[in-house]
Amino acid sequence: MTEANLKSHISNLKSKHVIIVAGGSGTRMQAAVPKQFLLINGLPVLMHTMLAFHNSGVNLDIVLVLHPDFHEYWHQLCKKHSFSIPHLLVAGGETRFHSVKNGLNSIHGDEQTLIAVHDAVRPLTSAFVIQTSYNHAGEHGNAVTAVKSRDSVRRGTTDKSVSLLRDEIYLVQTPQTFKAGLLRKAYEQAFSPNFTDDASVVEQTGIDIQLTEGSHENIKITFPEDIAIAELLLRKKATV
Ligand SMILES: Nc1ccn([C@@H]2O[C@H](COP(=O)(O)OP(=O)(O)OP(=O)(O)O)[C@@H](O)[C@H]2O)c(=O)n1
Ligand SMILES: C[C@](O)(CO)[C@H](O)COP(=O)(O)O
Repeated sequence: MTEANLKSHISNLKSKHVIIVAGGSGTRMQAAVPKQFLLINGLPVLMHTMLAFHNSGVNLDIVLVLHPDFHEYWHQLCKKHSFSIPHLLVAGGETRFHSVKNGLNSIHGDEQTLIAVHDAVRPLTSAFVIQTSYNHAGEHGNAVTAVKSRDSVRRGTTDKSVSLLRDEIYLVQTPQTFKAGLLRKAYEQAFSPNFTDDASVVEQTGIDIQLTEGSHENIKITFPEDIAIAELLLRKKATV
């Protein structure tokens, strides 16, 4: 066994979980139901996301975080779509931070357990991105999926701005995967509005964030046009 294979084998021995956060209300989408329930190619966004993890080749347990008002609706959707991927359903919180925290409290593994956090509204995440995230977190303690900016970037205001070195700009996605010990410690902190993702919570405890390769196709469904884009990308994926 090569050193790389051995490392990967060891990280395979750790128990693995994913917290899929679906507790948001989708205000920017302005749809009749939260965007995680909108259909892409006939199936709710959230089901595509859960299928991506279930079929990723990683043996993992799924925790689904949903606002309590939508638990019954979710059960009905599962029946309607004959959706039977095993998962634990947990109540969502006031913000993404609180939803992740609720999901985290439902996982009882030891400190080495690997926990990925993933947006329910990123249904196009590839098996490669998911596997890379768990493997890297197993070796280095954390792995935050990101892509390099394709556009030039400036910082400032419309009147005064400076160009930034594009090669040093990363756009952050999910999954973001951590050893349970350090994720739990991070989520003991008081909430701050600056916590826009899990990396920003964990880095406050002094941990260096590790970036791993994401994909420009791993989009987050946020605005109405994203549904049409996701449909196209999913069709493309199905034909590859
Ligand atoms: N209280 C919250 C808020 C957000 N999320 C989840 O965090 C992810 C990323 O959030 P975002 O795209 O901002 O979703 P919403 O908060 O639903 O959208 P908006 O900001 O437009 O209202 C989504 O999967 C969302 O469901 C969550 O679990 N609990
Ligand atoms: C977690 C995230 O998807 C990483 O890009 C992002 O920070 C969520 O941001 P939002 O403002 O809640 O959409």
